[in-house]
Amino acid sequence: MKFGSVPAASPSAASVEAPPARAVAILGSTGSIGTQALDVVEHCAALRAEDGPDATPELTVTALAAGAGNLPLLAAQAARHRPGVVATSGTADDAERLRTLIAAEVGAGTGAAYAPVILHGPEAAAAVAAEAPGDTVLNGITGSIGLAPTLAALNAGKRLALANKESLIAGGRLVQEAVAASPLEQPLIPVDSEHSALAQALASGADREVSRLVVTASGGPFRGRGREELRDVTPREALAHPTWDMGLVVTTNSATMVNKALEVLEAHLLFGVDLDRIVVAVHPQSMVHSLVEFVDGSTIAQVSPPDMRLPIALGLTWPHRVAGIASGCAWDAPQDWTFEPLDEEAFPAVRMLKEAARAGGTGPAVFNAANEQAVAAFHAGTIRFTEIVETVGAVLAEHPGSGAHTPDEDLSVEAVLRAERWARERTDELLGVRA
Ligand SMILES: NC(=O)C1=CN([C@@H]2O[C@H](COP(=O)(O)OP(=O)(O)OC[C@H]3O[C@@H](n4cnc5c(N)ncnc54)[C@H](OP(=O)(O)O)[C@@H]3O)[C@@H](O)[C@H]2O)C=CC1
Ligand SMILES: CC(=O)[C@@H](O)[C@H](O)COP(=O)(O)O
Ligand SMILES: [Mn+2]
Repeated sequence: MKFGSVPAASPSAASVEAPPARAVAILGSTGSIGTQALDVVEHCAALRAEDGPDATPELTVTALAAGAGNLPLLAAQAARHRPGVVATSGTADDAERLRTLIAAEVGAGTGAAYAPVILHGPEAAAAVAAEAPGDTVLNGITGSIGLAPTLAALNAGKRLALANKESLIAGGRLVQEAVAASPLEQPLIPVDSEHSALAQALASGADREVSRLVVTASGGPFRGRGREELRDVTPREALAHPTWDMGLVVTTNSATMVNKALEVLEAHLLFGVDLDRIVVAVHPQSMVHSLVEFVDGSTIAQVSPPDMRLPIALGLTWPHRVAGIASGCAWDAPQDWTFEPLDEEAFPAVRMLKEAARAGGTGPAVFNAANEQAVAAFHAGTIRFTEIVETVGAVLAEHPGSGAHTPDEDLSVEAVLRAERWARERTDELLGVRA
């Protein structure tokens, strides 16, 4: 879909057409999203082998990229999927180690010889996004470090399945412009569960018929607690997400509600609906992944048990659905689904980012960068849980007068990177004073 419009083709309309063949670069392949994306690839291959090629998309992995945190897993993935390019954001030594690990994996198996091109360094993921063979890039990197790969994929005219919401938040208008300039009709497919849900529900009506977007939130592990009761929670408690098994940063962000703040802005940037027509509903069961309310009072929801393989598969094969990629709801068993408003007193992040986004420019990038630093400090044990969002607020408040602020009309990649650098340094300074 282009931004600000409903998806050009709905999943149901596409099911009668031949399934697509997509050649995919997976960025962040060793993480929660990346490993589940490889599950989707293997599921499609198995279905095609069993049932023939007529109903299931063909997914080929052309490149894998990750950090340097789990080179043995990256090597095992490479040996199994045999992409032509494998990349690590690490050093030349990491690349050498990766080469050795891949050779050992291949030697241990019985397959044919395999020696991929190996890239390394901070720019490697963006190089993969732009230059690796293939038509589709899944960005499953964590953090706004994913901005360069997001822009690189779109600027190269590739289809971008976007899990890395931070790149959209930080890049804002820059990502929208790259989408608008793409030769593809639907260059960006959201993978985030709520936005995949919204994209599916939006297919039920025209833009002008949309009244509100309702973004659901699990409420995280601390739902129902007041501000005072959040002060002494531990990293371990913050990582005990009630419904989703995800990476450390997004899980922590769910506990602070920063994730929901990012997702409200993500919905605004993706679908062109005003921020004041996007509301959050706390839904602890994570069965309803988001809803679209139309002008006639009808509300369309997307519902499925919490399983990211569904939105990842749709992101890779949109608008085609992959049979059996996830289970449906158990309609024969009794179940209770509840909805409640967000407690903005205890969890002010959504309000804070809406305000920063209304002011525009580099505000959202600063919000996200300060949060990334504060989340790291929380897990390092140097700050309290409540100080994460308090510090983001303090940094945001200083941003307009900092010299690092750029208004929306002058936004550039350099301006975003400058504002992020300032926000990270300022957050560290504030936290250093408190440590
Ligand atoms: N997990 C989920 O269910 C959901 C996640 N998302 C979003 O998806 C994104 C990924 O989340 P998640 O999978 O949970 O995160 P993880 O922490 O599990 O994985 C992050 C991945 O990014 C890689 N990585 C880190 N830095 C770089 C870099 N500079 N270049 C290339 N790769 C890098 C890591 O490599 P390594 O560790 O090997 O160094 C790892 O493969 C986030 O933006 C998150 O908000 C959205 C909805 C749901
Ligand atoms: C699975 C997914 O999309 C996550 O972003 C999820 O939304 C996190 O759950 P919360 O609703 O608790 O933030
Ligand atoms: Mn989400």
